[in-house]
Amino acid sequence: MTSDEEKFTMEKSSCNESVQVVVRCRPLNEKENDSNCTSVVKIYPSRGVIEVENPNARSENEKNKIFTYDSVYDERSTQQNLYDETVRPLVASVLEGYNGCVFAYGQTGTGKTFTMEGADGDEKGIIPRAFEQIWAHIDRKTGVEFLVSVRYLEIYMEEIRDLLRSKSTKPHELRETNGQGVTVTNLHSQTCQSAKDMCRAMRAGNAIRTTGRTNMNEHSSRSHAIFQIVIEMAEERSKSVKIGKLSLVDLAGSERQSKTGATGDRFKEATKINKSLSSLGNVIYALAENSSHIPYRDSKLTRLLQDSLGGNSKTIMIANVGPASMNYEETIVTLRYAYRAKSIKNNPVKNEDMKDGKLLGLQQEIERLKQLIMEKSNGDFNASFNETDDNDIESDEEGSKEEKEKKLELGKMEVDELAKKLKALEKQMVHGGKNIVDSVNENEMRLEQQRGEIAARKKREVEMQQKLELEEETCIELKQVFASLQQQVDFKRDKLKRLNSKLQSIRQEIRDNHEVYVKDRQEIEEANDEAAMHLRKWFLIIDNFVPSEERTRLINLAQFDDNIDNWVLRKEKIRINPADRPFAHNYRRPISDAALQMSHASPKYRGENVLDLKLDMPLRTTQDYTPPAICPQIKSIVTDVIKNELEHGHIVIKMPSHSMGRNVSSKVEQEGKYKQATKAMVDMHNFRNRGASSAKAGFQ
Ligand SMILES: Nc1ncnc2c1ncn2[C@@H]1O[C@H](COP(=O)(O)OP(=O)(O)OP(=O)(O)O)[C@@H](O)[C@H]1O
Repeated sequence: MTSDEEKFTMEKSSCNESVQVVVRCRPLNEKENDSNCTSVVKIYPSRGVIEVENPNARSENEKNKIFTYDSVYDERSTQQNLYDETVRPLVASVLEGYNGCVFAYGQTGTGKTFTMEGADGDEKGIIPRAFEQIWAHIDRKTGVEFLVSVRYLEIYMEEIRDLLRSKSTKPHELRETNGQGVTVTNLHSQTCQSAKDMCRAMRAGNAIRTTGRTNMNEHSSRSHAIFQIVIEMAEERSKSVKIGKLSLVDLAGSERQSKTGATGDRFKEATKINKSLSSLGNVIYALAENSSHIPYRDSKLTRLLQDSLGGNSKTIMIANVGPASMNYEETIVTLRYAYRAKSIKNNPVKNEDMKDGKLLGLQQEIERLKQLIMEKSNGDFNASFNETDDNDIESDEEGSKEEKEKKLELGKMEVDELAKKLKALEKQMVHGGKNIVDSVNENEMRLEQQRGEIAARKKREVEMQQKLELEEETCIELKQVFASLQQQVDFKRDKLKRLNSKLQSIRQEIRDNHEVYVKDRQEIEEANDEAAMHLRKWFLIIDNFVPSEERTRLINLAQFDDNIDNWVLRKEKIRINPADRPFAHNYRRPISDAALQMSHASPKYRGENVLDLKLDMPLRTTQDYTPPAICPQIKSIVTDVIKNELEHGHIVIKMPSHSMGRNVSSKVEQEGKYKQATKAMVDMHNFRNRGASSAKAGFQ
């Protein structure tokens, strides 16, 4: 790194360093202009202050909200300024071996993608400008070897996708490794030899990144995208490497369904986007509050940003906002998050003296191949030379000469193969300082350095201005020399007034925060209720369909896997006591008695392992028929009747005299009934004793 460049490098430190927070406001867009929206955002770049006017203010206290950040950019700010003043120093640190992260956060349609990727020409964004800075540095740096690789991924609907190898079906999981932080498995890493290579990789990834159209943005990013650049650097003949890692993150925007008009898939995406952004908000909040638990595990996004927020990276958060009055609430929410992020402390550590870099392995392999090629070429040449001499002396046989030529040819082919391999490996590595004359225009380089100097000066000015304002406030009283008591009273009254208005605005802020808190709590309670209902449904199913002993077994097997952030069932070790195994009849596997018997009839049944099981019969629910009991008097009459029938061949039924009614009509009626009942009983008797003579019934 040149001494000029070093000037702009962030101060080297292994101690705490705050996350740098920058706010950028885009111009009013066509739609907002058409709907007569006014701009409610005022930016003061020289002081790092942004003032937002509440369009629905009911009182003076509610009217304006003021926030201070490391730097602020208004709608006239250029991509070049933002990069030079904010990102250039961070990339310079990465080239020294630090981890760096830039992430753009904000409501949908506020210019995150514009800031990170930008458009062609002067409007190119942070990512392509970082490519240029990295390669300009490599081109200038002599005596150093570099291995530069890129990775590009998106988190869509809480799933990780590789944007450089979209067809890969291998699963991408998050793994926490010592020293490397959280990494993604099976992610393709592409080595690059120039800024153009990197641009190609970025464009290829952007082409398949998930975007969609909403009411708020024609090309809305529906996923969080992370472009990662890993730069390994080694001085010549050094046995260790420095590794700088730069993560450039374009987050999906937060959105309200009522404004974006998201339905169907767009709505599902929006729900996931808002959920992961709310996890990010919670992480920022917990870090700002110095909480003992930081909920990184709540989403994939927060796990991947773990190093950047509260970890060992230098981090810049760019909060993008829109100026329109209709987006006042969203703008305030973004500014509050950004304000909280200001108090996050990171602990950047230089990754130097690394012994496990890919570059070292590559250098060793190149050395080995060079050695091998040298040995092979010398060995083959000498061998063929010696053999030729011997042959001259001993014999001149044609056959052996041909053989030698063949051997020579084979040796040459082997060397060619090794040379090809060597070339491919060497191609992956870049020697610094090689292209200084061809690719870097001297004037442009100087211009770039001057821009950097101006940017650094401007940044210092803002810092000084902020410090001055703070000190002015506290020192003004000390500086004041009061001529009279009245003057002192007036001054104190003014101060009281100022403090009172400050108090009011703080109270208002507390009220606003409380409102947001109540809203958040409501949302959490709703989500909680929904989750509880869901859980109750599963309990119902489990209680009714999973036997209790099976439940206990599964509970014992369940364990939480940190790597995939989910519960898994451990594999059960089943130990079979050999004595419990079924008797195998000396066959390879246990065979049932039925199959054994059938196989005697024909060997083709041997495979049919039929078990002879006893049927489990259902309980009997019917009874045998028992005839109803017959009254003894009727029974004797029936017996008489049957006896008569057997003796005389017909039935005679006589009414017993004691059962006759008194008057004539009832007598006739009773007689009829009696005869009917007796006949029915005789019929029944005959029916039961089928085969008995079927006598004709006659009545007397
Ligand atoms: N600073 C700016 N100057 C000019 N135009 C801008 C600026 N910022 C954003 N825009 C324009 O605003 C529109 C939306 O921007 P962009 O797509 O970058 O928003 P976003 O925040 O990435 O949205 P989403 O979260 O939906 O992906 C684009 O047409 C972009 O060109």
